[in-house]
Amino acid sequence: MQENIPEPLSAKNKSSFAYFTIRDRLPVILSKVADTVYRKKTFVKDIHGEDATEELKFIAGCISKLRNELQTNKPLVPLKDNGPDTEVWNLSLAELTQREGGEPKWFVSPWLYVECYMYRRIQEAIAQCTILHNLDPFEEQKKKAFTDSEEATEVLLHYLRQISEKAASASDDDKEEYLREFLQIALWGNRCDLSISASQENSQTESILDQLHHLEPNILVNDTKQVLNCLRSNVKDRAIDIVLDNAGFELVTDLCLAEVLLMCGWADCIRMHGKAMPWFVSDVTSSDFEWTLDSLFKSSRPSMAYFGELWRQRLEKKSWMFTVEDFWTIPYDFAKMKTSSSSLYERFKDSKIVFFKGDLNYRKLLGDLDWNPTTPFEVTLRGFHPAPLCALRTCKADLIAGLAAGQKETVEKYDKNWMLNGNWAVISFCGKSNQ
Ligand SMILES: O=P(O)(O)OC[C@@]1(O)O[C@H](CO)[C@@H](O)[C@@H]1O
Ligand SMILES: [Mn+2]
Repeated sequence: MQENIPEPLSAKNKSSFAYFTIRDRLPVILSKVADTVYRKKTFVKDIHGEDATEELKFIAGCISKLRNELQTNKPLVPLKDNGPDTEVWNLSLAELTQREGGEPKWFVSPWLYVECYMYRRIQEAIAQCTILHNLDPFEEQKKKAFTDSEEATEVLLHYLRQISEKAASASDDDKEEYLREFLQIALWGNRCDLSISASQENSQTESILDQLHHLEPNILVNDTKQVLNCLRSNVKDRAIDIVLDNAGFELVTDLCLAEVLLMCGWADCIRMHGKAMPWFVSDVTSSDFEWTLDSLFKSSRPSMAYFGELWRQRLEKKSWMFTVEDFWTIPYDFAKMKTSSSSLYERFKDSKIVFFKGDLNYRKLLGDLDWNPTTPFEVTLRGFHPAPLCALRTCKADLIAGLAAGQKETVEKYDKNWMLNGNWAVISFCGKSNQ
């Protein structure tokens, strides 16, 4: 058992981002959910009738009750729905109650737990409806994040199309350059997340290609070389996994990375993983994934339509796969996957490399613990290592690992908000798996 494991981030520390998030940001997100639900009243009544209007009132009532519980630091209570994950959620709450020697509370318990619990409670309200049980309160925001980024998307896909026409005859150096570029494009695509902006608009409006060069110095840990060596190794298994994060422009950048990995011959199959329910405002669900590909396919913009068609074929031919697993929306961090979702852990064992996108996945890799920033990335994984893995994360929470001595002090002189504003990032790799 690893010794000196740090404390979990929590709102107990009033100078933490956890405290600011739970006190200020999460209530704003909940208000926006209530407002979205309320605005659907007329539409829902016309389409689904009076019963559905009653369900909207029920959901709105649950959200305002949840907001009050959060703001008055009430105990977290067991879930009342009967979802496939309800049992494991209520088990985790009982475990937390035992560990803490009392009822878990919003401003006391681990930040990771209470923030995930809030999104699961939103789902609890919706799941109890019969007509509106598939409602996604973040749907409009995610779709707008995509449509507002269409210019940037067409520029990016036009570029991808140009290099894909050269890929067959590309040299190893060219391929290395393509990977370097598209790793960074997917990395910075992570700045477009609606949770950090507390649901305020957050789309990509300029060409990300123009920004790459000047953003490169802001990559605090850059393990691209190790990622390339891993991709070049001719391991027998040829699947690569991407654990997705946000819908909208970030998803487009992830699809581009998946295309580059395939066209450069580094994999035969790219397996992408999404969320089983609406999550952290902008995370990708099955309907988001399908809607995005459909929107590309139907676009009047040539490169978007081209890749919409090509990527549909990749899914039909199974050289691309998209699945959702409950594990990504239960409260356990990744060190617990081996025990709480052994089948998923086993599936990752045949992966050449697993890419984890975004800040929440990074927090779960590190257990959302208050590590010393110079702690080696591998140490923070605490045994989670089914395959070589790479985190592509823009910094939006106050934890980090793998920095050089003095690096934190240097960055914070330059930008006091460097851990939270998404302007700094890491490409963190951990090699050889510990099967
Ligand atoms: O995982 P993502 O989309 O990159 O970011 C998730 C996030 O917006 O939510 C949490 C704060 O509410 C932080 O982990 C981060 O700021
Ligand atoms: Mn997200």
